[in-house]
Amino acid sequence: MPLPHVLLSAAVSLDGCLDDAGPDRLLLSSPADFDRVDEVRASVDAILVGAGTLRADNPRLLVNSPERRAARVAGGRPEYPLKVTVTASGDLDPRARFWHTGGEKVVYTSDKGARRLRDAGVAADIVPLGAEPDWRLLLEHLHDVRGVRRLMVEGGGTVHTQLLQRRLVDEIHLVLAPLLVGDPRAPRLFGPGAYQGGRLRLLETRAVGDVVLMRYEPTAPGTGALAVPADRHWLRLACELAAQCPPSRTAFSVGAVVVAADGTELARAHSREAGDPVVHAEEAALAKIDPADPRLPGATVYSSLEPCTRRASRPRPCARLILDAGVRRVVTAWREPDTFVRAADGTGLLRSEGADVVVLPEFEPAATAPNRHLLG
Ligand SMILES: NC(=O)C1=CN([C@@H]2O[C@H](COP(=O)(O)OP(=O)(O)OC[C@H]3O[C@@H](n4cnc5c(N)ncnc54)[C@H](OP(=O)(O)O)[C@@H]3O)[C@@H](O)[C@H]2O)C=CC1
Ligand SMILES: Nc1c(N[C@@H]2O[C@H](COP(=O)(O)O)[C@@H](O)[C@H]2O)[nH]c(=O)[nH]c1=O
Repeated sequence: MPLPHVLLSAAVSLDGCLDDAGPDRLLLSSPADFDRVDEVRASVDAILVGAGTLRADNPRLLVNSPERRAARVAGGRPEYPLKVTVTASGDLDPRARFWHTGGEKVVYTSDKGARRLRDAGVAADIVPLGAEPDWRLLLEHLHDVRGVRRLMVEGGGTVHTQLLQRRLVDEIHLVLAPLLVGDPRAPRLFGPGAYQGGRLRLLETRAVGDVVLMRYEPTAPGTGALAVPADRHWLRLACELAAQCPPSRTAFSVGAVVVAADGTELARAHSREAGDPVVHAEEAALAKIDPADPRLPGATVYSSLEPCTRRASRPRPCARLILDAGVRRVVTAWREPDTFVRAADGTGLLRSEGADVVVLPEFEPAATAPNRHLLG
């Protein structure tokens, strides 16, 4: 199920606080950074905040620049992004500025919360999602029903923590502000719980006035049959590697990456690399890893083409090499066509021996591009 691109945006103090414990909202961003936030808001389809932020800050969540609003309209988009909030309790003030400024609003809630919001006369599309709203369902609804492709999440800490722990985040925009709060009651950005194990990927650092913007993306593969944003990053890389293969009229160009459960890249390779005219991408990548590496059973293999099941040039096909290496998760873009082998079914073989195979067809164009001359 496709989900929107989820961008978490937050500003924190040097001691990691989102706010102080006082009644007024703490301004952590510099004026230049608030303008940068406005630019990001103007670029998205929807902005989401949790009910805690609505109660604490009474925000408007507008695109403030008239030029940016005009550019949205000129581009055929609504003047303002859709405003989204989430509440289990339904305990939201119908007079809050959120409901009475900007464009359309939607509130995701529980069945009980929906009754309460309707009784209060809240001016928004009220969408009940069962007893305890589930984030994946909510994102699917935004994508499928509201057409949201890019979602900016502007807090607070509870919402940011849940989305990151559930592996639903594509990108984090974190601003570090040069001030210290020092109050143990002040809210923190990320709470305790289970996050991905390893390091996130740093995409950018930028000084904006006196604050520093850091952009990160998660790196850890998903588990089982569900794809997470990091899976798409690694499969995109496998497709880029496929484009680096020496051309051939008798074999596919394929790229592969092996990634540990904590997001550490273990190996990458492409077909026919290092002067071997027949080596396959998955085979070459696995050959770079110590077979006793304890990270292999938890690893994911990303391959632009599904792993092969029959080979003339080697005793073991790639699907078998993957299973023998102990890997139990494969993400691929493209099922093997009948070009060289009829009814190859690497996915079937892998699944029959207990591996999860995730096919992400949105990457098929990138995976097939270096092979177009073979496809007739
Ligand atoms: N510096 C910054 O960049 C930012 C700072 N902030 C600060 O953060 C603080 C607010 O953070 P916080 O209190 O954590 O609040 P949040 O904005 O994260 O909202 C939490 C609330 O959202 C609702 N909610 C969360 N998850 C779900 C779910 N799965 N299903 C249904 N409802 C859900 C619940 O509402 P309910 O209780 O109604 O059921 C919950 O209490 C404020 O002090 C604010 O100023 C906020 C944004 C940005
Ligand atoms: N304090 C703080 C942020 N707070 C966020 O901005 C929201 C209010 O926006 P507005 O309605 O436009 O005033 C607020 O509810 C919260 O989501 N954001 C930041 O980038 N930097 C900051 O320092």
